[in-house]
Amino acid sequence: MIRMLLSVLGPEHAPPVRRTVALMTVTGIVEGLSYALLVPLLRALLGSTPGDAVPWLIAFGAAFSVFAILRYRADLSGFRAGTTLLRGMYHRLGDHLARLPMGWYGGNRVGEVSALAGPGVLQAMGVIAHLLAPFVAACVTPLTIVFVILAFDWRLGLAALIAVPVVAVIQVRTGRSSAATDEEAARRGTEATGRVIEYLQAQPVLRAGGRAEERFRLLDDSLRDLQRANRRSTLSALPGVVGLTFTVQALFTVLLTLGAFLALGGEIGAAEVVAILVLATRCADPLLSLTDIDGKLRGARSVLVRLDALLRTEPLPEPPEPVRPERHDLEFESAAFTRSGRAVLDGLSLTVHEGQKLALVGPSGAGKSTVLQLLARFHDVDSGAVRVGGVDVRSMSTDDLMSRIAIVFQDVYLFDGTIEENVRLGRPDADDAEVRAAATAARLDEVIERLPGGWSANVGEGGALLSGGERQRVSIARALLKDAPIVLLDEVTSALDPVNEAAVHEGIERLMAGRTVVMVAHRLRTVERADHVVFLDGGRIAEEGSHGELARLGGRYAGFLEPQIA
Ligand SMILES: Nc1ncnc2c1ncn2[C@@H]1O[C@H](COP(=O)(O)OP(=O)(O)OP(=O)(O)O)[C@@H](O)[C@H]1O
Repeated sequence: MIRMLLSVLGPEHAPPVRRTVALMTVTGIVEGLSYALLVPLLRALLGSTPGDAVPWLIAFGAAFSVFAILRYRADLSGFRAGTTLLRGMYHRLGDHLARLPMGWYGGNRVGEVSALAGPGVLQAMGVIAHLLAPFVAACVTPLTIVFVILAFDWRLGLAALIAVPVVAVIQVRTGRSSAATDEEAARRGTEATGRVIEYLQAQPVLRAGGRAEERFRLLDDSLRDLQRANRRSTLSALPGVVGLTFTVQALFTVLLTLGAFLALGGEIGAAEVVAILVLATRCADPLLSLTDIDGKLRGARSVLVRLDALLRTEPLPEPPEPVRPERHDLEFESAAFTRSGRAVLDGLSLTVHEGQKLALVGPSGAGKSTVLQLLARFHDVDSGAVRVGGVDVRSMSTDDLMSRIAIVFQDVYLFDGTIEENVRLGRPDADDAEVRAAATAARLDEVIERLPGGWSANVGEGGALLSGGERQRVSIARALLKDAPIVLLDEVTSALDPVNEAAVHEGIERLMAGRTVVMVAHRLRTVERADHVVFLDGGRIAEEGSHGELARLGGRYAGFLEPQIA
């Protein structure tokens, strides 16, 4: 468990964890040894001169004080190590998620990462802060007590020692038999989180379509599955709980019977038997708590396994010696890219000269957005190459590549903050004048004037307080501020009102000026602005040329845009 924790966190966290475990082990031993003093103490108390018990009482008090101080320090150390690890884990996870290819984000990732990064990390890191001390105490203290009993009487000690492998076997077997059900419970937990997020995010769509109840049923089913999985997980641990309780009871009975037998034979005194039985009861509590701690440890372990798998997901490889291109022409050479076993791009070759505008046109699913994603290296091609200024994007550092590209997506995400903060994301070190100039060029100034609070107006989560067109203007202002030589545009297809549409087009016009542009185009007005048009279908170029040439050709492109041309 500790090894897994350290493999997830990185070896630099090993020293404080080892120190904490060592301190907890010493604390457990001291606790066991302090109980050892009960034997002479009880022997004196129950003997003919109870006054002899005073020095033992003092020694017991002193030993227990040392234990209390050590316990305090061990708990503090565990808590400190836990909070440090928590911070380290968040940093590691954050850094790793930022390096994962954009292509990784999809499917059920939001639910999976939310469950892992929120309660999952807290649960896994709580091992050091809250579970390690009771776990070490539950193992070390009874073991020390067994050796103490062994030192007082080898026969009673031997009887107690037999319980050690029995407890170990029960623990290991329970762990093994619960592994599959724990895993299932964790998987169901992730699914349920995903369903909750989906249900909340999709409320407007569900209500508009009158499907809220139907999707709630899916969420309800998922929560019921989770409940069943948790029940199975609890039931699979039940034989371990019963086995451990039975072992502890049996140990006590054996010690009592054997002690009575030895005392009747006059081999040990009645006081010693009572003292050893008291020691045995001191073993019972920590041993019985093992089942509860074990359940929690297993839960944390399953989170650690999933964190480990996430952290092992390979980011796209960075070149050891990155190359910086001198130009900004773009090229696809026989690029092939597969998704879910299906060819999305099939040997695509095309060139965009520096300062030129390429429009990608084609039916839905043709691979247009994928071309933009491969240029920004959200994924790597399976074969062939994608080049910027003659340099393969895989030979450029991600930071360098991203600094040369400004992207305006169809779906604009704004962070919950002011308009100014959202525009500044384009270039965080820009001065106020530059931010305002970019906003004016994107015709965002009109929006800002209208909003109460102006520049400082809050846009709400995801930009919910702005209209679609206004969000687009913020995104164009961001791209203008970035002032990157390459612009990738995924054209807005949703209907904008005439004022917003004119403003967005004006902003885009300014953004494209003098830059190398690749745009996914759906509208005649946009393709007319392009120097070159590529009509994609099924990941291949079906036709290419200027808008005029393709329109005259009367082929697929002309047919596709015909309603608009008409
Ligand atoms: N995350 C994904 N996993 C698997 N397949 C995907 C994924 N995203 C897209 N695809 C598939 O890749 C193909 C190309 O998608 P792409 O988004 O590039 O098409 P497009 O031409 O931009 O379509 P549209 O105009 O509708 O946006 C589609 O068939 C799509 O189903």
